[in-house]
Amino acid sequence: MPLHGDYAPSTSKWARDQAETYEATGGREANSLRGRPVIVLTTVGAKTGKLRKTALMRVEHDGEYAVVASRGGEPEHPAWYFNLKEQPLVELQDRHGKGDYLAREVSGAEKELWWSRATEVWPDYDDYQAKTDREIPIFVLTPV
Ligand SMILES: C[C@H](OP(=O)(O)OC[C@@H](O)[C@@H](O)[C@@H](O)Cn1c2nc(=O)[nH]c(=O)c-2cc2ccc(O)cc21)C(=O)N[C@@H](CCC(=O)N[C@@H](CCC(=O)O)C(=O)O)C(=O)O
Repeated sequence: MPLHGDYAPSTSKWARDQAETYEATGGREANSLRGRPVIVLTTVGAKTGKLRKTALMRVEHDGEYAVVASRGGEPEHPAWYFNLKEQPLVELQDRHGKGDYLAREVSGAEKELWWSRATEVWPDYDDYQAKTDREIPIFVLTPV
């Protein structure tokens, strides 16, 4: 069931432009970063209730996706992390496909497995984690 609410653009122009172009072109444009695939995640704002659209690296395995709340290794979680904690029902667009998913934060061996999948797509995640004391969270998204 699609999410309802008014869209509120990200305050990051880079990410806003990528997410909006991706969605507007059905994933034909703005679908990669340095040649690696990108998805667009739609979450419900934990404070505003607005729909937030966030470009993230595409980490997929057997129909499930992982999203990595790295924010480049900044000390604070990205805002979308708090959105997922508040409302785990999300929409994910992968190229022209869009679906509803339930997000859950993973830990332990399951997190290690998905971390290895994520760093295969985007090795920089290891650099981000090395740069901060914050443990970078991973959510696994399962189709609903
Ligand atoms: C810039 C900021 O966005 P953010 O949610 O903190 O996310 C920061 C980044 O993660 C985000 O810009 C990502 O798109 C950056 N990014 C990646 N970021 C990642 O963390 N991981 C990735 O794998 C990743 C890949 C990626 C690929 C392409 C690209 O263009 C960007 C990529 C933002 O938009 N802030 C808003 C608030 C957004 C929000 O969701 N607010 C909530 C409240 C949230 C709360 O409770 O604090 C609400 O509306 O209620 C604002 O300042 O008004």
